[in-house]
Amino acid sequence: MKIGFIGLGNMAKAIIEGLLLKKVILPADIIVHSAHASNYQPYAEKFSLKTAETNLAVAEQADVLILAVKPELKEEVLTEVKPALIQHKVALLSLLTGVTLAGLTEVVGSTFALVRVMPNLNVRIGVGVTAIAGNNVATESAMATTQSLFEQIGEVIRLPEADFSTFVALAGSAPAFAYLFMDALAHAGVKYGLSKNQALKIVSQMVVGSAQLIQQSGEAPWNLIDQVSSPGGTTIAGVLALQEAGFEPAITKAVDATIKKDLGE
Ligand SMILES: NC(=O)C1=CN([C@@H]2O[C@H](COP(=O)(O)OP(=O)(O)OC[C@H]3O[C@@H](n4cnc5c(N)ncnc54)[C@H](OP(=O)(O)O)[C@@H]3O)[C@@H](O)[C@H]2O)C=CC1
Ligand SMILES: O=C(O)[C@@H]1CCC=N1
Repeated sequence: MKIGFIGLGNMAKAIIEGLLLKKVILPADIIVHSAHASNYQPYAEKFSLKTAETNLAVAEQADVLILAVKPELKEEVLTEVKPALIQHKVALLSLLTGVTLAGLTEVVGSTFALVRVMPNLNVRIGVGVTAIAGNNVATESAMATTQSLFEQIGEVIRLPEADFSTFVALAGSAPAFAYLFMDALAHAGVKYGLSKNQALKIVSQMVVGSAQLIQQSGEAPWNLIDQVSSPGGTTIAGVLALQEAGFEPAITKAVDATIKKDLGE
């Protein structure tokens, strides 16, 4: 199976590196093109990928075509690759936030299988979480191909398209929120004399362990919070200070803002 990437930014690179890490695909079966040869050529050389000189040339060679440009380029690149979609059967996967299947259909027409795919950066090391939704032309085979591809680099959830904006906030964009939390915690550790590296190592392992405990125990976070919070102890002092500072409303605001942006409001 040949996978073509249109656009080779942070997300395309994360997917490629995840797939290569998991040895799911041979480098020679990945074809890339982006706006600047000075970006895609050295990257392709580094990972022994194939390059194409145009987006159309990528599409002509691909069995699965991944659109990985900024949403505003939807029209330009889809118009360019449409002849290849007409020419041969390509599964078209779009990573574009805020661009619905209907919005994609407006450009390419309603006869092609389209799958919306919303991954997150953590696919780079095989632990992403990706939502997928297909249009009504997307066969079960196209959905299964997409699902098994992204399952190699994390969890996959088939989600109604109406929930994609929420998913973007909770998974697509949220790694940035998690990194921000971790950096803030580590920064506070620096305030009390730890080196930043030492603090980040402690914090990141704490977050990994906390996430795994939720997943493996099936316990609700509040139940675990109670287990960490000794009566009159350190944790409850910290938890209450976080609440007083508006921790939960701040998170909700971040989600509201992300959804609003995704919906183009
Ligand atoms: N980053 C993330 O965590 C996530 C991103 N997404 C979605 O993925 C898509 C890509 O995001 P991201 O990788 O972060 O974006 P980047 O800005 O990192 O990359 C955009 C890429 O598009 C390329 N490009 C620009 N114009 C063209 C063109 N005309 N033809 C071909 N390629 C072009 C750029 O080329 P060059 O580098 O050569 O200039 C660049 O490689 C977006 O739609 C985003 O919404 C979805 C989920 C998570
Ligand atoms: O910030 C963005 O728009 C993209 C989509 C989700 C994560 N990054």
